[in-house]
Amino acid sequence: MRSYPMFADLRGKQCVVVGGGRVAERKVASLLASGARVRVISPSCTERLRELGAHGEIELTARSFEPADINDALLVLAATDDAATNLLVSRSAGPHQWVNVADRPDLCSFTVPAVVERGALRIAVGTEGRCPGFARKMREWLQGIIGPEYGEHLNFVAAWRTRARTLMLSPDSRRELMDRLLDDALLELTRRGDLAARDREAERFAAGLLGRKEG
Ligand SMILES: C[C@@]1(CC(=O)O)C2=NC(=C\c3[nH]c(c(CCC(=O)O)c3CC(=O)O)Cc3[nH]c(c(CC(=O)O)c3CCC(=O)O)/C=C3\N/C(=C\2)[C@@H](CCC(=O)O)[C@]3(C)CC(=O)O)/[C@H]1CCC(=O)O
Ligand SMILES: NC(=O)c1ccc[n+]([C@@H]2O[C@H](COP(=O)([O-])OP(=O)(O)OC[C@H]3O[C@@H](n4cnc5c(N)ncnc54)[C@H](O)[C@@H]3O)[C@@H](O)[C@H]2O)c1
Repeated sequence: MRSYPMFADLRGKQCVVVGGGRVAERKVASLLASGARVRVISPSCTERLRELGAHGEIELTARSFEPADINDALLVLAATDDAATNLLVSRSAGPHQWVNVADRPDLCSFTVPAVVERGALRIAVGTEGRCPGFARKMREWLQGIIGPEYGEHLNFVAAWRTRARTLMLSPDSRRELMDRLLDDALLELTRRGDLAARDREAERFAAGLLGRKEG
């Protein structure tokens, strides 16, 4: 197996999490953050999941799993502490549903990576289920070296990317501009919070490219 890495748009998509413990809570939190519709099936659940249910942020069904619970689901996540239930959940899923089983990587058609988020920047780490603790270790290491400036700098470069299109720069000039904006020197200005100097430098460089186009 060689997994296919992808970032999915789950807004409005029905997801079902079976189980209401610590692992289920973690998965529910990331599904909600992605805008998914979440149903939780579990006879008992954590305080946090109860709160989410009470506020209508998730649909909470307080009983044991039944196969019909996942009929309308795109993603199905089994996170109970009962191996037989987790197996039943995975067997109940059809060929067009994506399944994650917290204690059986071999039954997963998708696994959940460890993630570092800096604004819109996402760094996801997976080990194809071989060692989740290793994924966590990598996440912690990345968190130490990828500071908040990366999210900020992404916003800055992305805004310039849009603007470069309206400036009618040639593809070569656009690439040059991107290389310059992505250079460590500008990232360092973002990190230091010297946004005025950074923006001036970007304007100056873009003006140079435009001048070259005209001349
Ligand atoms: C990334 C992360 C996302 C998340 O779950 O949110 C995640 N596990 C995390 C942490 C973690 N999980 C476990 C430990 C304890 C140490 C250890 O056992 O190593 C730790 C470390 C900790 O908690 O610090 C135990 C564990 N996990 C799985 C098994 C079953 C097995 O391996 O057989 C067992 C044994 C259970 C038992 O005791 O029986 C299986 C899976 N866990 C996965 C993802 C998928 C594979 C991802 C990959 O490696 O590619 C997969 C296949 C299914 C799934 O998607 O859930 C999250 C990182 C959160 C973070 O960022 O810190
Ligand atoms: N993938 C991961 O990241 C990871 C990490 C640690 C542990 N695990 C494994 O995940 C599983 C869950 O761990 P946890 O710490 O959240 O356990 P937990 O004991 O905190 O929670 C288990 C939950 O499963 C529910 N449950 C039990 N039988 C059920 C049924 N028939 N239908 C619906 N819900 C049912 C219980 O009500 C409870 O809410 C365990 O098998 C554990 O080994 C996975």
